[in-house]
Amino acid sequence: ERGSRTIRCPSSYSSVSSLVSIDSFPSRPVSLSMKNIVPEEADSLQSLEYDFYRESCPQAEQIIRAIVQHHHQVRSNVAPALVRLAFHDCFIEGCDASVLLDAAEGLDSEKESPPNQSLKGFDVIEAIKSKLEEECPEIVSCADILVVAARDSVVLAGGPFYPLYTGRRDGSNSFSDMAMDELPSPHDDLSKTLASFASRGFSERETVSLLGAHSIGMFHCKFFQNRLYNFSGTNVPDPSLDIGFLDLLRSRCNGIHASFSSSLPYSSGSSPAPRTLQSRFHKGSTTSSLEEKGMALDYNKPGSAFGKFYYQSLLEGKGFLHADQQLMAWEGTGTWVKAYALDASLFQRDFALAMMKLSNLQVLTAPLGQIRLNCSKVA
Ligand code: HEM
Ligand SMILES: [Ca+2]
Repeated sequence: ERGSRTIRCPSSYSSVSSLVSIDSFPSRPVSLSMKNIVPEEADSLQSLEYDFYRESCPQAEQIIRAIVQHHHQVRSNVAPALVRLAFHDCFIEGCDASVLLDAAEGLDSEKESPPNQSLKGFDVIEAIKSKLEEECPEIVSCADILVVAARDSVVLAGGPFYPLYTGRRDGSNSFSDMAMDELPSPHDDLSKTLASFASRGFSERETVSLLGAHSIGMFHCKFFQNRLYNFSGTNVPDPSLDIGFLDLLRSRCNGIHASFSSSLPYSSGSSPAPRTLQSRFHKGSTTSSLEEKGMALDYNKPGSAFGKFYYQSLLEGKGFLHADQQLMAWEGTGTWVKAYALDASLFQRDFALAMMKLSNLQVLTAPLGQIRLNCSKVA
């Protein structure tokens, strides 16, 4: 019965290419976590389902959407924050809400790992969770909240709607070292980025489309500062940077025109990286003022479809991160950049499918996992 249905986006969504056929659903979550599972348990594992909470908490997805919408109206940076949060969760040991846990005895928090220190949006997830606990106690997982909130955020940012299975359960661990080692670095070359995504089952095409998420949000100077003057010890800027764009980034990041600083009306819940933790993630100089500075992305400019301007900018050498601009370094990925720059609906469709796949990575389903009462603490 799954094959023929088409999921229409809720009427409040206005995205143009907002139809994704349910034919596109993988028949099962892409890679169910089989860690530490004996074969009998594997047989009894439940699958994710479409509208998993239809009886236990039918209003769950509406509540998530309403709270995301509310926060988005107050602070437009909520949508990018939630999309990035879900990516950082799903990439490390799957979509199990591991990224949301606070440090506790015997538990090193992923939040404190350098690549995660600029994550935001935790407060929005907690607000959703506490409302859901009022409405249907101990039913809806933080892992589901995270991917659904990210999906709704994509729509609010002008991206495509995509249907999601639910029924994920929360993990009871957080993987700080793994987050440090395995989250892609903004300084990585293309081969490294592709290998990192390929190890989670993503093709080159899917990887190029997922990076289209960088159409929205805020990038701090510290993540691209090393491209501006002395790239990889060469004493010259990153040669792949457009010269005018280089000037802009330099003036924004070092000049006296600091009006762009990231004084966002946001509580990030995390402090800047201690210098001792500078790593492959934080290259170059990171004075405290530089920690603060950054550029809000305006790739999503009015009149330009979600994603299109990001890819057009890469064609012009105007990617913020080395990892972004590297998509142009190889013919294979460059071909997809060109295709998405020309055809916004092709991108939106590919992005929707890749986000569905990302949201299904290594999920925990009953009888594994738990439902937390508070997303930052193990139940
Ligand atoms: C090679 C892969 C990737 C790298 C190296 C990377 C790195 C980064 C970095 C360094 C930032 C800036 C954070 C800051 O300044 O605070 C950022 C922002 C962001 N990333 Fe990625 N990212 C990658 C892939 C992705 C993917 C696959 C997604 C989602 C599907 C994503 C979504 C976002 C979003 C939405 C933002 C803006 C966040 C905000 O404004 O709060 N990124 N990314
Ligand atoms: Ca995780």
